[in-house]
Amino acid sequence: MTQDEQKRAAAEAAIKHVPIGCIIGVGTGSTANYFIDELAKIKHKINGAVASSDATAKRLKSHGIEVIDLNNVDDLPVYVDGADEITEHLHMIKGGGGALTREKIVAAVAKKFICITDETKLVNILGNFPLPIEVIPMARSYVAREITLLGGQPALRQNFITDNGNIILDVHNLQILNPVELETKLNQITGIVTNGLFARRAADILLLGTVEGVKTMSY
Ligand SMILES: O=C(CO)[C@H](O)[C@H](O)COP(=O)(O)O
Repeated sequence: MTQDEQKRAAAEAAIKHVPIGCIIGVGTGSTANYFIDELAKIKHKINGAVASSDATAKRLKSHGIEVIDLNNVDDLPVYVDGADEITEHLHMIKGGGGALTREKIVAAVAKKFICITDETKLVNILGNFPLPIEVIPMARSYVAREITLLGGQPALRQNFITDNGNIILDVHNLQILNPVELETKLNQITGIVTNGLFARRAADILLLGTVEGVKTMSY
């Protein structure tokens, strides 16, 4: 299977994890878009979706799926989303599409995070993919200096403003041996809104599209 076929297969496999009658959390990116396309086929069996970005909300609406405000939801059984990198411990780097803040919020609320990816995203150590960090614009230079002290090389994502009106620094040259520790350190830096390490709240299940088919991993 091609990378795209692997993404689609993983998205199709995720449908089995959607409880009947639930409100479902939906991520952002090309793999999440395949999931939305599959979700549309069973939209009569769900009671709407919480979107992790404006782009996802638009795609859900285009399929006639009701988009629900997270503030009106006190039970979110499942969140389905992709990743830029994921390890066997289901720790992730996310934010390649710039939606990391709302993704992390919806993931925090959801009881179960189901990650859907192709096999190129499975890595031994996180960090080959530059770590996205959402930053309040006035804090850009200060945060960049602090990240440099941690050994990273931050680069401003050009011509990109998040749904929340902030900027993104993509941090290169990090070898992330302890994702939970680094995520906690980054959370302490004033001016950082969200970092793209999803380790304190990792995925619960990985549906991995591979050339042999979809593998299910949990940790
Ligand atoms: O975190 C994300 C967006 O902020 C995406 O889930 C991540 O970038 C993976 O995207 P794709 O499914 O297109 O590979």
